[in-house]
Amino acid sequence: MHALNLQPKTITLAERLADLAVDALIDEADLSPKPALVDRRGNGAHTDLHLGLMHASALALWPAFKEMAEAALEFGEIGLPLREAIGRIGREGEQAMLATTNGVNTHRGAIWALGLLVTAAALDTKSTNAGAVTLRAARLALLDDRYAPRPLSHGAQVAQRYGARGAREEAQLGFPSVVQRGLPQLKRSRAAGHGEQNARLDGLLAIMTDLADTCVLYRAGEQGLHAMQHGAQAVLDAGGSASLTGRRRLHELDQQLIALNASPGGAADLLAATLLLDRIERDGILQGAF
Ligand SMILES: CC(C)(COP(=O)(O)OP(=O)(O)OC[C@H]1O[C@@H](n2cnc3c(N)ncnc32)[C@H](O[C@H]2O[C@H](COP(=O)(O)OP(=O)(O)OP(=O)(O)O)[C@@H](O)[C@H]2O)[C@@H]1O)[C@@H](O)C(=O)NCCC(=O)NCCS
Ligand SMILES: Nc1ncnc2[nH]cnc12
Repeated sequence: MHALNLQPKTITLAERLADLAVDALIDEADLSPKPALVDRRGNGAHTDLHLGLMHASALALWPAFKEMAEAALEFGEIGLPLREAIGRIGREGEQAMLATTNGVNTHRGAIWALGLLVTAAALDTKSTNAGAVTLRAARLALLDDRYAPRPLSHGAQVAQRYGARGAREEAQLGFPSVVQRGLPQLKRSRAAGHGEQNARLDGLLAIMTDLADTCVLYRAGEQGLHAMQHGAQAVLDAGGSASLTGRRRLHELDQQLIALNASPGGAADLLAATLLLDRIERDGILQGAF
């Protein structure tokens, strides 16, 4: 009898996608310096969040992402049965998150966005470019889950007050903030040789220039949203995170958003979605092994 099993463990498609999703969440949390968000430097505009909690929350979501990908493989097509299955798994994922964080909302928006994307990717691994995956995710998001509770969430409250499009609409439209802003900027900054961390920061800023982030609206109203969008554009106009002037503008944006208590949590989730799609497009195991 051998003490060690030296057989290589084969990883399933669902496990691989869950790994990629959790990696994207951890990379988003670690990326620094992000304006007013939790990162390696500190807690940004938050009193109840810190980096360790973001990591623990990300890891607690692995089973939910895996189960969503498995549901996609089981149902095999976009339809109400799959939509309602991932809705149930998403709600269970939220409970796992809240149990891990002692009730703090770390990743509600991320469960929604990355959950839809993982499901959409698993539905067709031969068609994994960002446009195709987000289109399938949008078709899923447009289906009405009959079992979804409709609480008066922060997003719902600011939708009423400002008519803002929130996380639901972002997904139903095929993640325009990711496909038209975050991902192209990430690739442009990489191609310009700005370095991976700066390219990711630039991707986040590109998302922030146009997003109706319901976290910012809820905490800091239209003044906060205006500060976020214009401040992010100012960094990019100054040459982005890799340039000295861009870094100064980024520091000013951080200070300004913290003073306004305006945390762009929605933009952070969409950066994680950007990083996930980028990985799905390039992942050798995903392309080759299934
Ligand atoms: C469809 C849902 C997304 C629910 O949407 P709704 O808008 O009604 O709900 P919210 O509770 O407000 O959550 C939306 C979260 O999405 C992020 N977000 C914000 N704006 C956007 C945007 N324009 N586009 C995309 N994503 C966006 C954001 O998440 C991050 O912020 C969280 C913290 O925010 P907040 O709730 O304001 O803060 P709290 O800590 O509660 O309070 P304070 O800090 O102010 O004290 C953080 O978690 C980030 O993740 C929004 O919070 C969907 O959730 C849903 O229907 N779920 C049901 C289950 C389901 O069907 N799942 C599907 C499985 S795929
Ligand atoms: N890094 C971060 N800081 C604060 N809220 C977030 N929501 C998702 N990621 C976040």
